[in-house]
Amino acid sequence: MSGYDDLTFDLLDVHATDEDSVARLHAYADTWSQAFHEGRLDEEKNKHWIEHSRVDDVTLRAVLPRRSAIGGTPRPVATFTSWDQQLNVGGPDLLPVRMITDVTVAPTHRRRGLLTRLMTEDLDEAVRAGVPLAALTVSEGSIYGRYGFGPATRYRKVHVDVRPGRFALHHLEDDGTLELALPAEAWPAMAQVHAERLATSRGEIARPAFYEQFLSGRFDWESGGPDRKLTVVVHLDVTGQPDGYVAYRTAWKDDQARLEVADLVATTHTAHLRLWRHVADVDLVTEVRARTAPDDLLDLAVVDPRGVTSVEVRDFLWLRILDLPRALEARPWREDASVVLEVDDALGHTAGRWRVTTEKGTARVARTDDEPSVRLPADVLAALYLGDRSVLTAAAAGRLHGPDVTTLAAMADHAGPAPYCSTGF
Ligand SMILES: CC(=O)SCCNC(=O)CCNC(=O)[C@H](O)C(C)(C)COP(=O)(O)OP(=O)(O)OC[C@H]1O[C@@H](n2cnc3c(N)ncnc32)[C@H](O)[C@@H]1OP(=O)(O)O
Repeated sequence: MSGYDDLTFDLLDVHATDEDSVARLHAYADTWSQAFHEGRLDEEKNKHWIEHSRVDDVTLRAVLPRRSAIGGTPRPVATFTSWDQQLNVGGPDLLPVRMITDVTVAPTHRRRGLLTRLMTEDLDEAVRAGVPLAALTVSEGSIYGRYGFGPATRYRKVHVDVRPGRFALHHLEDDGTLELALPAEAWPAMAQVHAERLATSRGEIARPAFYEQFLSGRFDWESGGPDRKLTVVVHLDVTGQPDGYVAYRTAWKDDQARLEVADLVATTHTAHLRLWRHVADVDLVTEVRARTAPDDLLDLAVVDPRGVTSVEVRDFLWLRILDLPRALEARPWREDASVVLEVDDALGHTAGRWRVTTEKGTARVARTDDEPSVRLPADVLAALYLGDRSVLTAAAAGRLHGPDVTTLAAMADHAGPAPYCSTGF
């Protein structure tokens, strides 16, 4: 057998409601869920997966065997889900981004190039649709660099000691108030706060529809039913407008109550710290666990920095640049200068030479035949894009070369706030 004669490459219609199509959607979901070692989905999970996938209007790329000796509903041997959303790249305008998830190939069909084919097709389609960036989060760090993706934001996991007398902030003056609310009733306020944060914070990405299911407490993927443990506290500014919230769960562990932050989003520093103080003050809780930005202001706000233990720092949002001029012109820049980048891009989208000229914080980018002054691969370009990593560090690591490395660093490094993405998908 050669090539893919035994397979068909299909697009499933997520909006189809006839019995046969819904059975195919269930089989698709089973394939990715089993690949992530979570078994087949039950009715409730299937229902909620289809519901949020329809809201996002996802594209479902399925690879199916042409023949089956066993019969029944055709079961995909590979899945690849994508849809388009918006990303804050640090400039005044959000950019469209192709979101990619549930990338799986069955163990019976691995290493035959199915991932490469599905990725190539989807990114080509994103380019045709005028989408300048693609994003994903990874199960393994070794898979996506070859397709031009680089880790562009990181998160940190912290364990915070909040035993009596252990947690204190240096300074917090707040005229706002906190309101405890039912998750379902707080959901509109949470969505509003996140939308404001998306508009102002580099690295934030618009939220997929499943966030409504999860933050409203309507459906908890872990327990497979309504979430009765989720607590939501909204911070209101002096005018009564929501400007932050925290969603959390508490549980007993070895005779001590632990609080796990599911989501903490704020649009002001005051709201951010007030919400932190709230979770630290919850009675009987001795430890708070949360994901934060690597440089969360909490570190400098607490009286005892050793009370905040970082237990993990990890890559989070991986990006891939598809339209280089549009992407680079949308991000902030620091010093005025000009360089010629030569990008090595196996998929071709950003390959070649580009003159990048910066002036007063913005860039003009055009193709050129001039000699390159900085050479770099597409995955490094993506890793540098939001400013999480510096040009000089990439050069020191041997990932970028050329006589104008220092000039590019002066143009690109520290050109905006550190990026952070609070949204998983
Ligand atoms: C965005 C997300 O959804 S992240 C989740 C990714 N999915 C998973 O982790 C689920 C379990 N794994 C799988 O389903 C599959 O192994 C996949 C999707 C990772 C790979 O699918 P395959 O069809 O086997 O990949 P494909 O044959 O196209 O391989 C392409 C290249 O990637 C390499 N590759 C594939 N998987 C891996 C891996 N896990 N680690 C390192 N390299 C890998 C292959 O060796 C090949 O390299 P080459 O081009 O140098 O020859």
